[in-house]
Amino acid sequence: MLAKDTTTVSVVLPARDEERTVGDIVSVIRRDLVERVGLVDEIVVVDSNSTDATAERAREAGARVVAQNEVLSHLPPLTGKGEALWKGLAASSGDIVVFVDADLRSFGAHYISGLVGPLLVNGDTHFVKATYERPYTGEDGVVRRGAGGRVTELVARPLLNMFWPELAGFAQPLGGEYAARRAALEQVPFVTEYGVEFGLLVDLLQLVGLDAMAQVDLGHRAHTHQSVAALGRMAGQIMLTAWSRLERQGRVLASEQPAHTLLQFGLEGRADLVDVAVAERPPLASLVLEEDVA
Ligand SMILES: O=c1ccn([C@@H]2O[C@H](COP(=O)(O)OP(=O)(O)O)[C@@H](O)[C@H]2O)c(=O)[nH]1
Ligand SMILES: O=C(O)[C@@H](COP(=O)(O)O)O[C@H]1O[C@H](CO)[C@@H](O)[C@H](O)[C@H]1O
Repeated sequence: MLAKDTTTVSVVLPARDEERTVGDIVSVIRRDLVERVGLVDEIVVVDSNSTDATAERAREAGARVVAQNEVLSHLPPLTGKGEALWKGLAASSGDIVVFVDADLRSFGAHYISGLVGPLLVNGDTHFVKATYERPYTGEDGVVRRGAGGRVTELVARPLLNMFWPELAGFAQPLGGEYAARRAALEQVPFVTEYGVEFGLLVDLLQLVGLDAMAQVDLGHRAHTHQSVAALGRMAGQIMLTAWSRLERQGRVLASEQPAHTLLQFGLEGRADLVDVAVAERPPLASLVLEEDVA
C-alpha cells in the first residue's frame, strides 16, 4: 500500500454467462481489496452479451457493470473475449489494469495483489502474467493435476517456442489473469475472440521488451472448462493470430492467406462449418487521437 501511493488500480472482468461465479469473485475483491485494504479503486465487469443473470450478480456484489456493445458504441461492435477486454480497458480509468476471468473457481485476493505488486514496486515492469498449476476437472468430477490448459499445451506453447522463444518462459501464456500499465495497454491492438492473450504477449514483447514483462506464481487455477470442439475453434483463432503477427513482423511472405473456416465433425455424422476468423481493435490511444483531431 505504501508503494501504491497515488497509483490507481482497476480490475476488469470479462463475463459472458458467468452468473454462477462472477458474484463470488467480485465480492472477494470488494471485501478484501476495496473495503479492508484500499488496493483496488474500481471493479468493472464487462457484460459480454450474456443471456443469464451475470450483470445482476455482478452488480449485487458491488461491481460497475458495462455492456460490451454500449462502450464506444459509435463503433460497429465486434465479438468475443478480446472485444470484452478492449471495451473494459476503455470503460475503466486505473493507471494499472488487472484482467481476471469471471469463471474462476479458485479465486483469492492474492490473485490481484500478486499481479499488481511488481508493477507498484518496480517502475521498469509494465506487464505481469500469472502462472499457476492448472488442474482439469472432468465431467466425472475427477480432478487431474496439471491437465488443464489444453490449448496452451497443444497450440500456444509450441507456437511461441517456435517463433517467439523469448516468451517461452511464460508457463501459462493463455491464462486469463494478468496486469499491466494502462500506458502500455493503450499502445497495443487487441485481437478479438480468444486470440487476445496470444496477441498481447507478442505485441507487448515488441513494445516494452522482455525485461519489462514479469511473471507471478499464484498457486493454482481452476475454471469452467469448455468442450474439445470449442477449444478446437479457440485453437484456430490462436493460429490465425500467430499467422497475422508472423506476417506483420515480416517473418513470412504469404502467397495466399490461410482460410478461416473450420469443418468440425461430431457424433452421428454431424458436421459443422465454423468461422474462426479473428479481427482486432486498434490501440486505444490511436482512437482518442482521431477523436481529438475530429
Ligand atoms: O465472448 C466472450 C467469451 C468469453 N468471455 C469471458 O472470458 C473469460 C474466459 O473465457 P472462457 O472461460 O470461455 O475461456 P476458457 O477459460 O475456457 O479458455 C470468461 O470470464 C468468459 O466469460 C467473454 O467475456 N466474452
Ligand atoms: O489455456 C487454455 O488452453 C484454455 C483452455 O483451458 P482448459 O484446457 O479448459 O483448462 O484456457 C485459456 O485460454 C483462453 C484463450 O487464450 C483464455 O482466454 C482463457 O482465459 C484461458 O482460460
